[in-house]
Amino acid sequence: MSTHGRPQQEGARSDSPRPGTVAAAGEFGLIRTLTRGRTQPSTTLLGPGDDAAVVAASDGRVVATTDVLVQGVHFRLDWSDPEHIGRKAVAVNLADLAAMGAVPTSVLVGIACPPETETTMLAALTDGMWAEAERARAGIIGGDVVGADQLVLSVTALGDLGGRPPVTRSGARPGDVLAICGRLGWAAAGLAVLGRGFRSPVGVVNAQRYPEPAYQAGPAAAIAGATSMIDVSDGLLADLGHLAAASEVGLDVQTARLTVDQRLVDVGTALGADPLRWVLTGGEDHALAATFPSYADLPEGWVQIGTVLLPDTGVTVDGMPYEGDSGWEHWR
Ligand SMILES: Nc1ncnc2c1ncn2[C@@H]1O[C@H](COP(=O)(O)OP(=O)(O)OP(=O)(O)O)[C@@H](O)[C@H]1O
Ligand SMILES: Cc1ncc(C[n+]2csc(CCOP(=O)(O)O)c2C)c(N)n1
Ligand SMILES: [Mg+2]
Ligand SMILES: [Mg+2]
Ligand SMILES: [Mg+2]
Repeated sequence: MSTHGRPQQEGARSDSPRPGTVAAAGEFGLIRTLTRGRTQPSTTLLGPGDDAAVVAASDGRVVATTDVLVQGVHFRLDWSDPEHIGRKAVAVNLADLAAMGAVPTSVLVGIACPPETETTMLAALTDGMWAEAERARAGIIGGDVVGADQLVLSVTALGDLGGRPPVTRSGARPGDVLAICGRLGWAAAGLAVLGRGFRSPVGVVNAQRYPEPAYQAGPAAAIAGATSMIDVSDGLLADLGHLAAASEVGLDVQTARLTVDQRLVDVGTALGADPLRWVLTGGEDHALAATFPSYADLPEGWVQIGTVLLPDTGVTVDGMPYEGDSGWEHWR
């Protein structure tokens, strides 16, 4: 029987990290260290731990989220046009709003860059940011520009819940249906192609350059009664792991329900890679994953990929634990 095993992540360190460093803590251990033991003001309706926070103002609520993108880590200037990078930086944030069931309203953009950076490059990048924001009927309302050794983009997005409660990571219940909306594995396939020096097939390469999240699918899922939701940034299994932990449930993914597009199969064959591994553990497509009560009708574009199980079984694939990395983790 297959264990869906995967080799060690490319570039992964074989030596163990020095104790006390972020590499030793791990990305999520670090976040725990930085967030625990803090008392939030009463205006914080939902604090750290989800795709976005919810804050109260005396005349309403705002959903807020932020993500940082670093040259060489999240994008390369020789792999992407500036417009692509701008689109990606905004899209990854708007996907977090959608994963709460919110509609984007506004974007704030921090840009750090070296002195030799071409102004025209940043103008083109900003065109991409505006194009992506406008796709979601949002605008760029402010930001900051500072000097740095490499290009760093810090984007904050604000959204509107339309009077509904946020859809958190913690509401999945045993018996719910696990579903996704959007593509999986495409950006990872594109990363493999670009990493080997190729620029085609353009479908997967463009998927790595910028995601095209179905923003309206988040609010639609909320209206349809979604019990929990997350966007897939690090990898399906990794992000479902956050949802399972927050909800204290098991999640079983049935691979027969997953689409492995023929284009991914072809790229996998050409590169000697397993396309199912891209689908299960590749990040950056920003599909939405959500759970729905079994009696709910799934909104348009959503497809069942598994089921929610009784507590504490973690994430399984066809009923078995997954061997190998479940997705991207910084410093691993
Ligand atoms: N330095 C920090 N201080 C407070 N909260 C943080 C910090 N870094 C991350 N968080 C919070 O930790 C949670 C998990 O962050 P994470 O970045 O994994 O989520 P995400 O943005 O949905 O995923 P991704 O960054 O992969 O797109 C979020 O609620 C985030 O706001
Ligand atoms: C040059 C280059 N090298 C590697 C990758 C792959 N990558 C980087 S960050 C990430 C997960 C999401 O990031 P975050 O968790 O910060 O949102 C992935 C899959 C890339 N896109 N570009
Ligand atoms: Mg997210
Ligand atoms: Mg983040
Ligand atoms: Mg991440």
